[in-house]
Amino acid sequence: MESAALMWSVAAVTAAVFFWFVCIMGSAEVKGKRAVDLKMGSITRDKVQDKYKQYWSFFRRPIETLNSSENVPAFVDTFYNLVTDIYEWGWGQSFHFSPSLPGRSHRDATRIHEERVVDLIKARPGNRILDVGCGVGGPMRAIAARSGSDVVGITINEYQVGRARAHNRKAGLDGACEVVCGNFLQMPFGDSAFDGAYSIEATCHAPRLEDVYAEIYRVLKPGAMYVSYEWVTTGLYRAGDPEHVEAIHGIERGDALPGLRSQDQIAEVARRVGFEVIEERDLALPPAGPWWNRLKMGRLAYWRNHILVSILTILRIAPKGVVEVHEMLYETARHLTRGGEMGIFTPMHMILCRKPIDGDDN
Ligand SMILES: C=C(CC[C@@H](C)[C@H]1CC[C@H]2C3=CC[C@H]4[C@H](C)[C@@H](O)CC[C@]4(C)[C@H]3CC[C@]12C)C(C)C
Ligand SMILES: C[S@@+](CC[C@H](N)C(=O)[O-])C[C@H]1O[C@@H](n2cnc3c(N)ncnc32)[C@H](O)[C@@H]1O
Repeated sequence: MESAALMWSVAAVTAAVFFWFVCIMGSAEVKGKRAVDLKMGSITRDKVQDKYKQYWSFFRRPIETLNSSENVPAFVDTFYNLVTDIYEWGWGQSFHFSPSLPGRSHRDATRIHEERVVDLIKARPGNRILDVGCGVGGPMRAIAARSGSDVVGITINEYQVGRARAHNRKAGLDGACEVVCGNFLQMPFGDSAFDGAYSIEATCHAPRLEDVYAEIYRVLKPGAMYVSYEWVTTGLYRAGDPEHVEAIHGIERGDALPGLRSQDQIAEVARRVGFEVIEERDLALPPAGPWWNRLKMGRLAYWRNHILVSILTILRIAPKGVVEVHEMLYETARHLTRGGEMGIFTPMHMILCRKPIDGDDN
């Protein structure tokens, strides 16, 4: 009798710990998702593993296919179906890095990095601002709330559109924030439709930066400002150093990038499509604290998350394939950290541009 009671107590404690582990202890700072809710975007459960294999097969294709504008958006869409829920669960609603700020939380650092956009593009109440590659809308909500502007976000991924709209409603910002599903290489907006625009760690997915910058230029009003936080290799990157190459290839493969650009190419492209370049700066440079700290400090969390997704897959709560996607992200985090530590990569090369007014001498 006593041993039965003991067994029941052990079972009850185990169940309570498991419940706490899965349902309560969400790892996201702004919990958008719990582990038990992990889906894989709009991919049906039985197709997740196939889609994951399809994602990897893209990198085995010849380089010309990899860089073609026709194939990349579909490949990026597949990637975001696979990772969006894991990002939300493990990172929050803003899919980007920020300089770490001494004494401040990651959440504060993220918001401050987003709100910097408001000052840079001079977003004002009543303005119509475009968010190019908006994810599930973390930045859009911060920017709309801070500036009083109306923000329109565009993303290639239908699943993200649904998530972003749901978050907007929950935050009471659905009147100020609108989300459109579409390709930023051919945007469904008229010429001169926006008073300002920004892109946060999104245009790195474009096979040719000219194409997306030219589209942004087209939809901006003359005199309007555009700021972008770009993923680039820095001047310290050496194509002949195997350690450098391994980190950069690792970043490209784990983040659906057709090929990273170098820091010195960005302003040149902006000028080529007609922009006046106002300022260009790597926001990761000192005094900014290392953006990769947040990835490093999470080693224990990764281990916990790995066990969690494995258990949820065995219990068939999460679809098969989630463990592989999670492992891919773990590897990616390692490469991003190495890229940051070696100083050969930055995810926050800031470029501030202005569309000239006719008659400006530019
Ligand atoms: C801008 C892009 C995405 C940048 C980051 C938001 C994501 C890059 C790598 C991601 C992650 C890596 C490790 C994951 C971890 C193994 C898991 O347990 C929890 C989620 C991670 C921390 C995940 C979160 C998002 C990233 C940091 C690219 C795509 C252009
Ligand atoms: C890393 S996420 C960043 C999201 C958001 N800016 C943030 O910081 O939270 C990149 C975003 O770019 C979008 N994207 C990539 N290629 C795109 C394309 N061709 N057209 C539209 N959106 C695209 C993705 O769907 C995703 O929403």
